[in-house]
Amino acid sequence: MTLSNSAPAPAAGPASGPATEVVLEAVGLTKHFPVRRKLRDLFTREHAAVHAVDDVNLVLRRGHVTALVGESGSGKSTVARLLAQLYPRTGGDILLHGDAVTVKGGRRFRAYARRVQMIFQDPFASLNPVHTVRYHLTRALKIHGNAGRTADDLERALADLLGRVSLTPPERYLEKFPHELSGGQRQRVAIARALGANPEALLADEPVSMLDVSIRLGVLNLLRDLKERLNLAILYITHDIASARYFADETMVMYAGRMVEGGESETVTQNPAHPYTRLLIESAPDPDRISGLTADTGDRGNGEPPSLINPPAGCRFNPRCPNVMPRCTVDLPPRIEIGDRPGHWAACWLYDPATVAAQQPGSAAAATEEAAR
Ligand SMILES: Nc1ncnc2c1ncn2[C@@H]1O[C@H](COP(=O)(O)OP(=O)(O)OP(=O)(O)O)[C@@H](O)[C@H]1O
Repeated sequence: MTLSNSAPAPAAGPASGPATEVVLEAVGLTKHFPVRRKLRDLFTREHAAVHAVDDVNLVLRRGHVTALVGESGSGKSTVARLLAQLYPRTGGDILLHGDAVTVKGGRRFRAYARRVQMIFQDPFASLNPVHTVRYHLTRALKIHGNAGRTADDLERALADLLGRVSLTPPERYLEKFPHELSGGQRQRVAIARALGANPEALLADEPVSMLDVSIRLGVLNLLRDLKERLNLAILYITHDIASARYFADETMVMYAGRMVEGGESETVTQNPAHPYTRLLIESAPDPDRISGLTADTGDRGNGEPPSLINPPAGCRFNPRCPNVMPRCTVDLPPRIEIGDRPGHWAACWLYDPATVAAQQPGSAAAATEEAAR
C-alpha cells in the first residue's frame, strides 16, 4: 500500500485491535549509504557504500515491546529511521497492518506518522529550546488532528497527555521551557508529544541512555505502562542487553547490519545461542543486574566490529567469533531454529546439523580440509 494524498485519517487508534495483532513489519529491510567517491573511483565501476542494514526482518505487535540490541554502529538507529520512513530504503518492504507502505514526505508522511512515532535518544536535541511544553504538545495535537475544536478541548487534551506521562499537575509544566526541566522530564515531554499523534507504534531509539542513571527505570516503567494501557507496539533500541531482558517481551540482536538472533527476551538473555550474543552478555560486568539502569556501557566485547564498506563474507561476526568454522567465512548463515523455546532462532552455522557433522574429526569434509592444508 502506498498512502495516497487523499487517504482519510487512519481510523485505528491505540485502543483497537487484539493484543497480538501485528502493527508494523520489516521484510528484507536494507539500507546502503553511498560513500563519497574519490576522483579515481570515477574511472571504476565500483560504487562503495556503507552496508548499514542488510535483509532485516522484524515484527512489532500491539501490546508488545521488541528490543533491538547491538553495539554502536550495528545499524539499530538506521532500522528505526527506516521504519519511521525518515530515510528511503535500498531494499525490502515496510508493512503497516500487512500493507507495504512507502512515503516520501508531505501529507503521506503525516498520515504514516500518525500511526508510527519515534522517540529519540536526546530529548534536549529533539525539543526546541525556544518553545514551551505547551507549544510542543499543542503542535503535535494540531498536526495530527487531535486538538479538538474548542480551547477547552485543547486544554483537556494537553492535560491528558501530561497525565499519561505522569507530569502532573499539568499547569506546573505547560509553560516551562525545555531547559527548565530535568532530563527525565524532557524525555517524558518528548514521549507525550509522540502520544499526541495517538500512534499505534512507538520507535524508541535508546530512550534512556542519555538520562541520569537514577531516573532510567522510571522512564522505562512509564513506557511499559503505556504499552499496556494504550496497547502500543514498541520498538526499544538499546546497546544494553540486560535492560532488554527487563523491559522487552522479545529481543532481537543485531551485528554489523544483520540480525543474528531473536526470541523471547528471557530465552535470548538467559540462554543465548549466537556467539555474539554470548559475548555481549559475558562482557556485561554483572549479567543479573539491569545494567542499562545503572551504567552506560557503550561498545563491548573483544575485537572491533568489521568495516561496513567491505563487510566480511559469510557471517559478519566470523573474524571475532571464538567458534568460527571454515563455512562461516564463506556462506551467510540463515535463521536456524534453536529448538529450546518456540521462536528462538540464531543465524549461526553452529546450529546447522549438516555443517556440524561435517566439522567432526574423521568426517569426509574434515579429512579433505586437512589434506588441503
Ligand atoms: N547518513 C549516513 N551516511 C553514511 N553512513 C551512515 C549514515 N547513518 C549511519 N551510517 C553508518 O551506518 C552504520 C550504522 O549506523 P547506526 O547509527 O544505524 O548504528 P547504531 O547501531 O544505531 O549505532 P549507535 O548506537 O552509535 O547509534 C554505521 O557504520 C554508521 O556510520
